[in-house]
Amino acid sequence: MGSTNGLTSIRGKQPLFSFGVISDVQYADIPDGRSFLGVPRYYRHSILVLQRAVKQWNDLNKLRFAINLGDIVDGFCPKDQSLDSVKKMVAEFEKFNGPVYHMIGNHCLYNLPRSKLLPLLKIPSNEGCAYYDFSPSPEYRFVVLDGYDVSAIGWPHDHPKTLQAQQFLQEKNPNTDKNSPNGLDGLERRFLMFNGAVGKEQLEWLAHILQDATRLKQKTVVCCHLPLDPGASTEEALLWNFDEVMEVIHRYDCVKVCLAGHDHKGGHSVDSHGIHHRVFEAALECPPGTDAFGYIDVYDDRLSLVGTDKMQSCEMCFTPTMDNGFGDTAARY
Ligand SMILES: Nc1ccn([C@@H]2O[C@H](COP(=O)(O)O)[C@@H](O)[C@H]2O)c(=O)n1
Ligand SMILES: O=P(O)(O)OC[C@H](O)CO
Repeated sequence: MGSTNGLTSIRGKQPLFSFGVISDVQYADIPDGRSFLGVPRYYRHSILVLQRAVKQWNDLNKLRFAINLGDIVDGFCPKDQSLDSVKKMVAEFEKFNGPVYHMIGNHCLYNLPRSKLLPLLKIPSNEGCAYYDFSPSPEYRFVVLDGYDVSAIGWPHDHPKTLQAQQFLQEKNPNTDKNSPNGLDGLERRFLMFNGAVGKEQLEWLAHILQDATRLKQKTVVCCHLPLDPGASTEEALLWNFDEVMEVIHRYDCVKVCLAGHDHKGGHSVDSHGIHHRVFEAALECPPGTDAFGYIDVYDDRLSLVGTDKMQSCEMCFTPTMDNGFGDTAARY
């Protein structure tokens, strides 16, 4: 007799497609260390986490692609090893039997200029910017944002975007060390040099893509190294203009999930429009023998993250859009 249990029938449904996820590998051939706040960081072990991720993804034999949410190498990587280290990590990702979509993080930019990074990571360049979109199935659109479009790191010292970012930080952060949030309150604590913003042209591009996705009835997943919702992240890790980006996203009904890295402990929230925000746990902060990676099964009505070890599994069920009575809900891990 067929099952009448709703849950069983949901579980029995085949995903439209599946993809692998990992974030903040931050590899460097240097001894273990700690974050500014004292969290242990395992720079040499992180490549093993990536290797185990790729093995799992290949063994599953069903993943259509994988996404790296950024920070492939760490800023402490000796600079004469930066190029080789990025190439070494890209080679590990290329052992995956499918395309890998990368995005840049602050640690990538501490190591190499955009002109070198983007070709290595096979990121399509738009005047040096690293935003792009792809559609792995007719039902879905993925948007990858460049959160360091306006940034004090990564562009040449005299580039207009460097100057714009430096002026912005000067206005918003009174500290001499612009990576210090001392004295900043609440959401102001994001105005740090290791973060950045999505610029005007990218915002216009985003609106255009979301309009197109809406026309094509494509559910959309937005990916950015920097988190876009305060419910899923510490204030210090947020995109400078997360509010402007979310204002654009909230104009359309197509975006269902936003994925991010950067805030290493991870988090999950559902915003006032029912959009899920999932920040992934960092591969870098896995003690030897432990892991943080996963894969996502994509359905027409939800994304289901199956995490390994420190990456927590979670169901991201879509809700009816607008006026759904959804209050913000959040869980910081
Ligand atoms: N609460 C904090 C966090 C960071 N900083 C500064 O940022 C630098 C990078 O931090 P990591 O956690 O990635 O090591 C750090 O060296 C500090 O300058 C801070 O001031 N306060
Ligand atoms: O990846 P990092 O070293 O820039 O650290 C980012 C912080 O975790 C953000 O709060």
